Amino acid sequence: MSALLITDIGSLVGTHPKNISVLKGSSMNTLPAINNAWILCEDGLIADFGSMDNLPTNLPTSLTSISAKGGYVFPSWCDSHTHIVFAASREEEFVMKIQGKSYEEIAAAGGGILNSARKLQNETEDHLFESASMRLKDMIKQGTGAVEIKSGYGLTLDSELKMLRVIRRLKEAFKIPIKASFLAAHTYPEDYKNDHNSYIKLIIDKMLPKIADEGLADYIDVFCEKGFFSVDETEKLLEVGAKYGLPPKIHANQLSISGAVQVGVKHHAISVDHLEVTDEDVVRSISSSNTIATLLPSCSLYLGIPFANARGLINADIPVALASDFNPGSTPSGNMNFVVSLGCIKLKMLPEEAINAATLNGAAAMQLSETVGSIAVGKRANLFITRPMSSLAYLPYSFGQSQIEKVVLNGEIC
Ligand SMILES: N=CN[C@@H](CCC(=O)O)C(=O)O
Ligand SMILES: [Zn+2]
Repeated sequence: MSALLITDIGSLVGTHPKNISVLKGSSMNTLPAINNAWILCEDGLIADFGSMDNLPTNLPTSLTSISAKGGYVFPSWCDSHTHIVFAASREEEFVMKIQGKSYEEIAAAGGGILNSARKLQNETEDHLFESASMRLKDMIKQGTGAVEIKSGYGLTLDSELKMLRVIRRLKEAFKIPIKASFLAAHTYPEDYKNDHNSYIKLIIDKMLPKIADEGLADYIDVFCEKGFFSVDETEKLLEVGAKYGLPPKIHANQLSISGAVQVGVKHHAISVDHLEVTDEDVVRSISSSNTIATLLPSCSLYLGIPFANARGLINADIPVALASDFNPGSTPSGNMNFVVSLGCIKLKMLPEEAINAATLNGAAAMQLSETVGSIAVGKRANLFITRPMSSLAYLPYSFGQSQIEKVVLNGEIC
C-alpha cells in the first residue's frame, strides 16, 4: 500500500461535500477550505484530511510525508475542452491575425481547421502520439489532472480513426482521466464543400459505426456555426450519435447566435462550449436544462472575439465551467492557471467561482465529478501544491506566473 501525507498546508481548497457533483449559479461562489491542514492519500485516492490541530497518529507504516510549507493544495484542474492531438502549429495564421484578418477570412484563405487537417493526413500515429504527449505533460506540470480531447482534424474515416486511436493511447499511457470526443463535424472537407449531405452520410454510415465498434469515443461534438454545420445538420448528427451512446458536447455560439445552444440542450448535451455570443433566449434555454456552459476565455483573448457573459449565465443559475480549448488555431495554450486568471479578469468571475469552474464543474463537464474535481475522501488524489500565498485570490491575481511547486497524481508526487 502506498501512502502520501502532506502536512502544513496553508489552505486545503475545494473540500466540497462529496455528494455535490456540480455547482450552479450563486453556489459557485462557495469554495470550502481548511486552513492549516493535512491530507492523506492512500492507494491513489484521498483517504482523509483535516486540520493540523487533529493530525492523526495511527498513520500507515510505509508513508511518504512531505510538508507543503504553508503552500495551498488544490484539486487538479479539470480541462474539459481541448484539441491537443494535432500535427503542426499554425503561427503563420497568428501573423495574419496580427495583420487584421478575421478567423473566417483566414479559414477562407485555406487556413483554419482545413490547414490542420491537411497537415494531419500525412502525419503518423506515432508522431501524433509523441507530440500530444508532450503537450499533455506540459499541461500536467501546469496543474491539469483530467482532460477531454477531441478529434476533428482528421475529416476522413482513416484520419479521424487515427486521431481517436492516439487519444486511446494517451488514455493508456497517462495517469489522469481522459475523455474522447468525436468531432468529424468540425468543418466540411474541401471535397464536400458543395455536398454536405455526402459528408454527413460518411460520418453516419462509415465513421460512427466503426468508432462505436472500437469504443473510441465518449462524446459526439459538432461545430454548429454559420459557415460550418447548420442546426439541422447538427441535429441529425446528434440523433445518430445518441443511437451509439454518445452524448453531445458541442461547439456553440462561438461566432454568432446560431441555434446551436438550443439544439444542444434539446439533445441533452453534457455541455455547450464557447458561448462568446449569447442573448436572453440562449441563457433561458441553458437555464431550463442540466447542460453545463463551458467558457473558453483564452480563445476570446487570442482571436480578439467577445468574452462570454459569465455573469449573466451565473445569475441565471447555470453551472459554468472553464476550459482551455488548447488547439493550434484559436488557442495555442493549455495553461489552466491562465484560464482561471482570465475567468476573473475578463469574465468578471470571482476567484472562488473561477476555481470551482475549472475544477468541480470541469469534472462535471466530463461526467467525472465522482472521481475528481474536489477534495473528498475516495476521490483520486490528483492535486497540486502551490508556493505559500497570501490568499486564495493571489493565484488568479498573479496571472502568467506559476505558483505551482509540486503536482501529485494518484497520490504520487510527479
Ligand atoms: N471552433 C472550432 N474549433 C476550435 C478551433 C479550431 C481551429 O481553428 O483549428 C475552437 O474550439 O476554437
Ligand atoms: Zn474547441
